[in-house]
Amino acid sequence: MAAPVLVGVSLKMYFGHARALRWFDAVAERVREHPAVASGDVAVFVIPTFVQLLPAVAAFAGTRVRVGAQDVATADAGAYTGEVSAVELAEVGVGLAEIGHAERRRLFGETDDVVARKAAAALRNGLTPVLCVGEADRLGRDASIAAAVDQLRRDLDGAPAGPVIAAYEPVWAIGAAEPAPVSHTIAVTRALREALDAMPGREGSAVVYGGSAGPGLLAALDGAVDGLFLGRFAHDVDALVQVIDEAAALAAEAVA
Ligand SMILES: O=C[C@H](O)COP(=O)(O)O
Repeated sequence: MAAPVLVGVSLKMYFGHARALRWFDAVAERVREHPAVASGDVAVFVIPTFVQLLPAVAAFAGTRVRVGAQDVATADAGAYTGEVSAVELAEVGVGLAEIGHAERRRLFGETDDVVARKAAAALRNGLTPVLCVGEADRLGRDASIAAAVDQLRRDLDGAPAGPVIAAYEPVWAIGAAEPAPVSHTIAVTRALREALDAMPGREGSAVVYGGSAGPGLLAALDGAVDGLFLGRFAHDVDALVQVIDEAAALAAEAVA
């Protein structure tokens, strides 16, 4: 079977608790009946706040939707007030840990060294890192490739073997009106894919795009990425289902 087309959503801190629960139920109902999700051709993951994780795991039980955390501690246990370990996340059924998002790097001072230690913590505990990389400013194609690939290498330095989901998120395209231009995304994600392919122990990894992604983009990228990582444009469940339908069409093309 071909690798699934990935459709991930981070809810960041947009929703309160009640709204998040309603969104989980609405999404669970739609994906439960979706043949491409049920067959595994499209792999959906949802990354809510920490407080929303347990209800999310419960809401998506019986579906193939995986739940991820928006961050993870570098350590597995101990005196780390405010942190949540990969050990505990795995214990409660969380499957992925988002690491190194631009907002955490910018607002909370996360360095590549911290990101690498978080990636290591996720991998040694069986969580798939959703590792966010991308250039901070609008750069030319070659400079963007160099920035994203160097960041990927630094962020996986010393991390145990295991597949990762590299999310190419050019910082200038996050929270914007439009995603990065398709040709730019194709060039940088191709370079990230080549870099991952050259790393020992990273078989099964994927490269997705995030940054104002929404309906229409996956079709425009036409198989150049392994999927999308959505933010605001997945708040509307119909829009999310539209993206899942596009992912299903791509998955069907890939096997045809
Ligand atoms: O985690 C998701 C990305 O940062 C994209 O967010 P956005 O689509 O709202 O720009």
